[in-house]
Amino acid sequence: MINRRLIAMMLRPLGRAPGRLALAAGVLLVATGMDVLGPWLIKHYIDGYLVPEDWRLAPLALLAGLYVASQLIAALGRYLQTLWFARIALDAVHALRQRVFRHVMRLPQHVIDATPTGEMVARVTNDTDDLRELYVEFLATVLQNLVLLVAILLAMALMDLQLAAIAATLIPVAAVVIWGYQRASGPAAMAVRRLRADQNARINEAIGGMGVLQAFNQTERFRERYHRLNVAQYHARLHTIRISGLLLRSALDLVGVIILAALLIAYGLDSLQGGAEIGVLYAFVTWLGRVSEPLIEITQRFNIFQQAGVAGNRILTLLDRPQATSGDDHRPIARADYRLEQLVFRHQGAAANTLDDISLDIAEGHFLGLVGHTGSGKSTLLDLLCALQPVSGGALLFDGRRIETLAPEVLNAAIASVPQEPFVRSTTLRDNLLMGLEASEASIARAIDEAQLRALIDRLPDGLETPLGERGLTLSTGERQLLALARALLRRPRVLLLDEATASVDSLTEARLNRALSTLKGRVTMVVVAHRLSTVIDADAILVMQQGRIVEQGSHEALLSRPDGVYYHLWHQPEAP
Ligand SMILES: Nc1ncnc2c1ncn2[C@@H]1O[C@H](COP(=O)(O)OP(=O)(O)OP(=O)(O)O)[C@@H](O)[C@H]1O
Repeated sequence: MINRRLIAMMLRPLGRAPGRLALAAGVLLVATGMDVLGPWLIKHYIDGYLVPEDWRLAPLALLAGLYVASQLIAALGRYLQTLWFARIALDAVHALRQRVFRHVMRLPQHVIDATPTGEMVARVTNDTDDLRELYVEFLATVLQNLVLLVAILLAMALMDLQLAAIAATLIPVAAVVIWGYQRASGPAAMAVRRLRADQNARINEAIGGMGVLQAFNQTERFRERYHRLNVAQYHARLHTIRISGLLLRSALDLVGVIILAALLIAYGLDSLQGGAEIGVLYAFVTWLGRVSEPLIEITQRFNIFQQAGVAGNRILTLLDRPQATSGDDHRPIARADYRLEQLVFRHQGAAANTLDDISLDIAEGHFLGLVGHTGSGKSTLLDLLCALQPVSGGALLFDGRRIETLAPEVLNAAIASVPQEPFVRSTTLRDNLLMGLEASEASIARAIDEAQLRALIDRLPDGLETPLGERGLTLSTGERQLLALARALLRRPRVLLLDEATASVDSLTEARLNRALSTLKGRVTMVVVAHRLSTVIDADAILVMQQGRIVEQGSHEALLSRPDGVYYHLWHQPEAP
């Protein structure tokens, strides 16, 4: 689970601030040294002055001064070191989170489509947060306690080798306890995390589809399932608490007591031979008391290490997903025309081609209608025309160049698309229209009028400055479509791709829209997917698609003149046009 790549990924952000890291490590060493010095000074006081009853003021004052100074430096050092390590850790997570988010923003559409939203959000937030815990806890706690442990053992060895050897037996025994704790608590901690993730997913699902759940009387069933998860999580947590209570503090404390007894016996035997100093005993008892604390802290942090391993691997898997390929041909578009040559497209993991053997020319300024039954591949074809997906076979040329070789800025400047379900951000109407574009008030007004959005803006309390709520849910579906259309028109694109873009607006508004769009004819290349055939009646050509292939094409009149054709049947369906 913990492999070299994972370690490299975790260490990479830390390597950005070697100076600060070295400084924090230096302060850590000084603070620990001062910490360990305390009992050593008191030992000197006991054996050098208290026992022989030597009350000379100067050396005593020096000793007291040294003691106070050492403890003050230790406290200050601890504060600085905690602060600096925490900053290094937070900077590291900040950098990692940025990297993951940047990667997600460049993922191709098909990867986004195939990944549940909650999972993607969890990668960017929860998993990077697990790594934050690792950095913060590891740097601030584990490292600090490890250094303290080593320093105490060193100080013990310097003072009395035999007693130090007895105290050092704590380490292998503690290692066994830690190992046992790990084995028992690792799976339990993982179960807690898994159940928490399940709970999140359930809540997500329930809130997203609350209306449907209520309408279908499913709320009770959902509540039951959630309750079961809650109970399971409760028991899993209780289990981890039991294991911690039993193995962590109790077992390590017990080991500490046994070692203390062994120390007392050894000290007693020493004093029988007349060689022992009482100050040594004091120093050892104090140090021993402080050794078990770091051990407990390190043991507790082990789970974080495990969780961070899982999170880190998941982040690596995400970072391994190839980003959308974008070309580097920055030459501006000369002619906004398309040529499709035996184009094939297959969705990732799909058993059959979604689009097959499509050959087609779309001249600049042409209006092309796309019709066909549900699932025939119309939206997919539009996705390819705006380079949202890479073609699987054949060629798709835009301005005579392979579309995948064109730089995204060039494509975005030329092509605007309005998808079936427009994306609306939880910001103001103006921000939603502009989407980062700089435009004059006059051009904003023109796009609003063309997209028949004026009536809505006049109705909203703050007009263009009205916030639209999450995903624009304060707007109706038709209003969201008009907004997306205005956003596209504002860009004055050379190509306009509309996917059922007016399916939810009333017929009167649609008729007005069509009039507005017809003024673009000849100037803007338009590809319009429509179920309502009246939308494309004026198109220069209409393509009829079936199961990913073009089965008919021609003008409305030409297609209607074939009574055995698909278009003819679509047109003469009871609810058409
Ligand atoms: N991400 C995907 N993975 C696999 N198959 C997909 C994916 N997206 C769409 N499909 C399939 O591709 C086919 C074409 O879908 P597409 O959305 O292009 O159809 P459409 O003609 O636009 O349909 P509609 O009129 O309902 O919008 C459908 O059979 C659909 O199930």
